[in-house]
Amino acid sequence: MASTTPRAEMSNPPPTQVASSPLQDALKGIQQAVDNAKGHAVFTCGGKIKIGTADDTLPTEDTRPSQGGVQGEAKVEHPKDKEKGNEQPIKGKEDIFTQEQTGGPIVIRYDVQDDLVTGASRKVTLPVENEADSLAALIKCCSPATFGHDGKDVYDETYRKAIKLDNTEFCTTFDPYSVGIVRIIERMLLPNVEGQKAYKRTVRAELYNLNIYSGPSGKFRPHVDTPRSSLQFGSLVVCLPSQHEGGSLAARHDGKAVIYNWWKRASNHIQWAAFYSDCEHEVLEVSSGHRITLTYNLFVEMESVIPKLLPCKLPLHETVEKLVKIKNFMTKGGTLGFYCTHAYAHTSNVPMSQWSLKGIDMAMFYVLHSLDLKPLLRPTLKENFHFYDEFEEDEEDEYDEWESDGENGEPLVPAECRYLENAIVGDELWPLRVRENRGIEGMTMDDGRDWEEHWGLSDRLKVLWLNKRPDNAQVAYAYLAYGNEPGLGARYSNATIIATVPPKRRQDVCTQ
Ligand SMILES: O=C(O)CCC(=O)C(=O)O
Ligand SMILES: [Fe+2]
Repeated sequence: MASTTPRAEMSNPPPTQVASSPLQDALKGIQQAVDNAKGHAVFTCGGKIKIGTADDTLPTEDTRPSQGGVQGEAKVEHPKDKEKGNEQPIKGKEDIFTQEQTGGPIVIRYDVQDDLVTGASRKVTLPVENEADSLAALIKCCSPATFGHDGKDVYDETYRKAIKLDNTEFCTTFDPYSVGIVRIIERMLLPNVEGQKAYKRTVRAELYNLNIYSGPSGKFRPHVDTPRSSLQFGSLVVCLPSQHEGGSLAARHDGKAVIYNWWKRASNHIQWAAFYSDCEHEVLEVSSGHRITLTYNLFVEMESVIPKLLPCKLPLHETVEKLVKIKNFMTKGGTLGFYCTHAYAHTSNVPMSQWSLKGIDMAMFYVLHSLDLKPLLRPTLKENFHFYDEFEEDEEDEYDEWESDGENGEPLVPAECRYLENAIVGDELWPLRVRENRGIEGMTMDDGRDWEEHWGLSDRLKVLWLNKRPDNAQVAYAYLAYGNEPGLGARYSNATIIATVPPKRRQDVCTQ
């Protein structure tokens, strides 16, 4: 007779009821998190730079820069597509970075091999004007591209069909640093960690080769690059502007692939991709044209982090704060001015920026900023003539307080203060202005309003200058002047920092 014994049931509990230990749970959680993270992990990033003027690439719906978005020409392939032998990439999710900007043509100078004269070089500018001639000459100077196999350099066209120049045989005006590529790689592939105080990881890109994959049948089958040192973490491939078809670059990692279809924009774009060293990659067959790439080895470097400058800790901060905190100082508000002590090309076509300020000028800018006095960079004309008497008479009252409201009745700003002026401060930084028919030599200011209009000035300011005008003014306004003889007249301006003291005094808070 069959009987069931509760004891027997107890000795064989169903597997689902096995109690897992906290250690096992924790490890399982970690494994799950790693698996999830893999799905999102970035292993490659890329971008493109249009050859042309900035106006050519005003942002449009499809060309705006985006972080973490796949934009058309680079697509993510999912593992199942590869398993099915389906090489057609499908539009995937956000794991690459695209960059959109403009740049000029690229010049390459290379050694001429078959010349009797040693040291001769030729140059080619990409995109090429006359493809047949200029590329033929370059191609003639390249040698077959080998690859490393079993510790040897081998040439095998079934595996790699390309020609190349070593980095000792050419130089180029293309610089991955100045166009921001290295910075993007740093952020995408070597991000720094919050709390990493003393050092940060930076990227060094070392030019390796110039490669030409030509149609038909130029290719490089799947391979992994050989790291040149333990600090190499990846490779950068830059596709120079040259018309071709096919030759997509596929970068693969952990069952995922990103395909860069550069040929679509090859005629007028520089396009690039970077990937980690352990990523398998492949150049698919080029069907026509010449696919010209520069390859770079990417190394990690540790850079010591220099502590940030704190404006409120600068001795200058204390002195300026002391001024603005004086009782009755500019209670109705006012303007402070500082003449930049270094020379700047502040009247050139490219406006100077606060980021280019040097030494004490930079310190003063940030001290004024930290005191919430809204510093701005402005040109201030150097006065040749005493022209503002009328102005002073009219508006003197407004400034009485500066001169008479000090402690114990003595002037707050002493009468002998030489730096109080009716300053001709430009509304913004602008390039040198030239006027063709201008007034009488020696009398340029009597109809001052007129030329002020031409220089672009809207108003004169009562400025309390914090320092003396240095001798570093630059030509700001040029005009034909008529005196005894016609001549060229010029007015000079200084780069100045103009700050606004608000009407009500505020708590001087140091926020840093
Ligand atoms: O030119 C390319 O797109 C890649 C070349 C490459 O993989 C290499 O030179 O190792
Ligand atoms: Fe490679």
